[in-house]
Amino acid sequence: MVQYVQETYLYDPNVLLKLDFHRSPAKFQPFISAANPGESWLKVRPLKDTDYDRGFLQLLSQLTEVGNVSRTQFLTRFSQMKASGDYFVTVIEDTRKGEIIGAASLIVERKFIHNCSVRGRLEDVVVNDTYRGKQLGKLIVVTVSLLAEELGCYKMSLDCKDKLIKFYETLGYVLIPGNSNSMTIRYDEDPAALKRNATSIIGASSGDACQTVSLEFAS
Ligand SMILES: CC(=O)SCCNC(=O)CCNC(=O)[C@H](O)C(C)(C)COP(=O)(O)OP(=O)(O)OC[C@H]1O[C@@H](n2cnc3c(N)ncnc32)[C@H](O)[C@@H]1OP(=O)(O)O
Repeated sequence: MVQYVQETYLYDPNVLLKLDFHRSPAKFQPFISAANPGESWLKVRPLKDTDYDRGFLQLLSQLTEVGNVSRTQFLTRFSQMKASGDYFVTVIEDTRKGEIIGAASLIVERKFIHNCSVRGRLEDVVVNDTYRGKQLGKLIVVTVSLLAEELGCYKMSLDCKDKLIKFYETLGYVLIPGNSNSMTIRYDEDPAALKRNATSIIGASSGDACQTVSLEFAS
């Protein structure tokens, strides 16, 4: 482990302590929250610049391909996200091991519509496979969802595979009739694949079909 003189949070960690988990429709048994995640060795906090050495990227590789990201690349991206002020990458650390075991990102998108309002997008949700089934997925998603509301977002949405719709529905997200299609065009594949993929994948019979679910906040 590299020794750091000072660690930097991506955003102010104090904002997580005031989130009211009773506002979420999620059922926690036993009740847990970002401030009190149920075990003294669990910590819910913003990403830190030192998390390169706590297995953050290895955790993300359980979600999708990460690639060979160097420390410099990680720190550059961290600085860009922090400077923008719109990225709220949030993690769960097992402090016994100094390891990141859960993560979710809230990205705040600035709009002209709705009186120059902001909306949230939930991305890159993952829990380490040896820690799944212990409410940590719910904990990290509810944390960033409440954070979106706290930051003034008028809604939050996400794209997910069909099999996860039920999971997100228990956390308050809904499929909006006639308006929940997820469409994609990829630029990282060969041209033939690009043509095939530039289409809605709703209705595909594969379990990889993707839909958009949204969480509306009362104004
Ligand atoms: C917007 C996005 O990023 S979508 C991508 C989501 N991430 C992934 O698919 C990565 C791989 N999967 C994971 O990391 C995890 O399985 C997660 C994050 C989906 C869930 O994490 P967990 O810690 O296991 O969730 P948690 O213990 O809080 O489970 C909550 C509930 O969802 C259910 N659930 C969890 N994972 C799944 C799943 N893959 N499919 C269906 N149901 C699920 C659980 O059974 C549980 O139900 P219960 O409350 O009735 O018992």
